[in-house]
Amino acid sequence: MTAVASGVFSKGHGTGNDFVLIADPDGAQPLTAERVRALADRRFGIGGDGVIRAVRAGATGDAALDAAPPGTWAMDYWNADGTVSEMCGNGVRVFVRFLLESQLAELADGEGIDIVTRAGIKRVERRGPLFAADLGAFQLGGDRLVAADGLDVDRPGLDVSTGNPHVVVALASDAELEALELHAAPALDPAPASGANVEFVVPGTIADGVGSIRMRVHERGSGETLSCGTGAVAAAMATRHWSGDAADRWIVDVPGGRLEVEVDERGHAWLTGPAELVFRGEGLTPVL
Ligand SMILES: N[C@@H](CCC[C@H](N)C(=O)O)C(=O)O
Repeated sequence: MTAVASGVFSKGHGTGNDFVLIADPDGAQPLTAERVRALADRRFGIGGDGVIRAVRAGATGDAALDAAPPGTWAMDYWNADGTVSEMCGNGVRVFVRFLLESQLAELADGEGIDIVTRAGIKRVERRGPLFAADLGAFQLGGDRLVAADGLDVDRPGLDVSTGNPHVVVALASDAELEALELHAAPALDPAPASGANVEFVVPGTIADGVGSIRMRVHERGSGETLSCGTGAVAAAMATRHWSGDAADRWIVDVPGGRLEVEVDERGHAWLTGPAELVFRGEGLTPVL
């Protein structure tokens, strides 16, 4: 290392889906793929499934984010491999917690804030210790075949868009879910042009209008993660579809904890869950 630059960052997670967060209100520190990979590296960097920059719309350098009303906070989300994504459901809750703890925004219990993402503006509300994000309308698509290590035969997967692309595969049992090896990305046939996040789901029970599922996920650009918020919505909405729309509220258990998905009267999917900041630090290497 030559010149030592310093920069502050926070580390946070939502049900174990972890992120490096950087405040850059005026857009003075744009992210690059190389910088993101260095920050997200779990051995040579801070480590995370993704890197998130908090920047004001108008200063982001990204037309999709700068289209929001000036002053709106923009979530500039990058996967650990240095690719950008349209949206991150766990990330947007952690992002709001980060704004609050950094005194960049204020939110009383029950109040909400609009955050611009590459998938449009998302409303995030503070609900006691949890945060709820309106991820908007979701779209169910067609089928494609999914092959993964640990699966005996290829399975059909359903395309679901929650702003970013997902393919959801139903499994028969917890044993099948546990037997999966998700070190390598599942193979999709046909392969989607921009890749996809792949969720494997075991449907549970439906009682009193509430359904439950268990899920594991392989995220585009990050590998297997302990949770994926948009993936939880995709998995819940695929299972809801398979059940004949039997429930509008879904409990989603992921390896990193529990999320809740609810469809409102407008057909918007709300994602509710924790958003934790675990430390704040000062970087001593040029990447920060
Ligand atoms: N973990 C996120 C999704 C992050 C982006 C995803 N890997 C993609 O490329 O679309 C979530 O909580 O939604």
